[in-house]
Amino acid sequence: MPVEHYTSVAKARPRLRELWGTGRSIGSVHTLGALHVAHGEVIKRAAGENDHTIVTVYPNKIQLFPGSVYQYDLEEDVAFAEHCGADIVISSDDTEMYPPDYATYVDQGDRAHRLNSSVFDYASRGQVTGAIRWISLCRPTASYFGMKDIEQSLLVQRAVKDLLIDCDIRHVPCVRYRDTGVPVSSRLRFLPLERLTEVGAVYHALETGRRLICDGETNATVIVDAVREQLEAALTTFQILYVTVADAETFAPVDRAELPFILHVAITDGTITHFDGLCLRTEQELAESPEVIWIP
Ligand SMILES: Nc1ncnc2c1ncn2[C@@H]1O[C@H](COP(=O)(O)OP(=O)(O)OP(=O)(O)O)[C@@H](O)[C@H]1O
Ligand SMILES: CC(C)(CO)[C@@H](O)C(=O)[O-]
Ligand code: BAL
Repeated sequence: MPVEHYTSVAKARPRLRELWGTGRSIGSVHTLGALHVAHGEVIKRAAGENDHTIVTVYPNKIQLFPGSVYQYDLEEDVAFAEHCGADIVISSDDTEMYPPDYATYVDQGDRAHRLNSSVFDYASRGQVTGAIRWISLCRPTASYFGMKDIEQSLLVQRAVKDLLIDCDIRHVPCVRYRDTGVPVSSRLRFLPLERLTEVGAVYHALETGRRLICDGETNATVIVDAVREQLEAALTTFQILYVTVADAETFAPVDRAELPFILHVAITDGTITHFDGLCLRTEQELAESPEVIWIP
């Protein structure tokens, strides 16, 4: 069956009602567009675990830099989603998603202003509000979120639980390029290889931090300093915004690295801001590093 593409929420609704009536399982993947190989992995996982797979494509303006334009080709995205196993794609635009009387946002207190949102204050609130709206629309059995975006994946899980939404949030491992360690990301797609290699230094420094902790160091200041030192030596065109050891639930900085916690880094070149992190929840993740889907 060819993919069904609904170009608005309004057009998708009748089909969604029909789908719920069948009682078959639905997996959903929500995206900003400009789909790449990592989205492909997330979509394949949803398609492998469900009878139907819905992909949404909409560059959610409340999580993006105000006034910026997210470059994507909708027709290419629809074809790629289909290729990866989606049977329904829903797209929308600012006019439909944010009419002038739009008023509702997910509020998760201080935790939504930490990690990436300590740099872009609106990011987590926008990401979580965006994700919850799509989940509310699609009512999937399970919705899939990548661990590239640690804070979003954990905050969406928190919101779904707190708002009593009947949906299983499934975390998909971060998809990284094997040669550099860089997570596949729409925002990095135009970077030449030498700058991608520089960005990859973040992952290698995070791994240094993890190994230090694994060897018994728990003092967060010592860990942050070690990660910082390695990064400073490797960065030439980017600067460090922060290196932090944070609680895995509240994202507040901690004095001691005790499971579960997040080791998180942000760097910027003034135009591109890159976040990367390790969410360490178990002894196994601490010992072996969180699972990665490696792209050759
Ligand atoms: N490298 C990746 N590994 C795992 N999941 C990913 C990866 N890239 C994107 N995803 C997941 O795909 C979903 C949609 O992400 P999104 O459309 O924002 O792509 P993106 O590449 O993260 O964009 P951007 O680079 O602008 O942040 C999210 O759940 C996100 O975590
Ligand atoms: C889930 C999402 C589509 C919500 O706008 C976005 O945050 C994203 O693509 O990660
Ligand atoms: N998937 C990350 C959301 C963002 O780029 O805003």
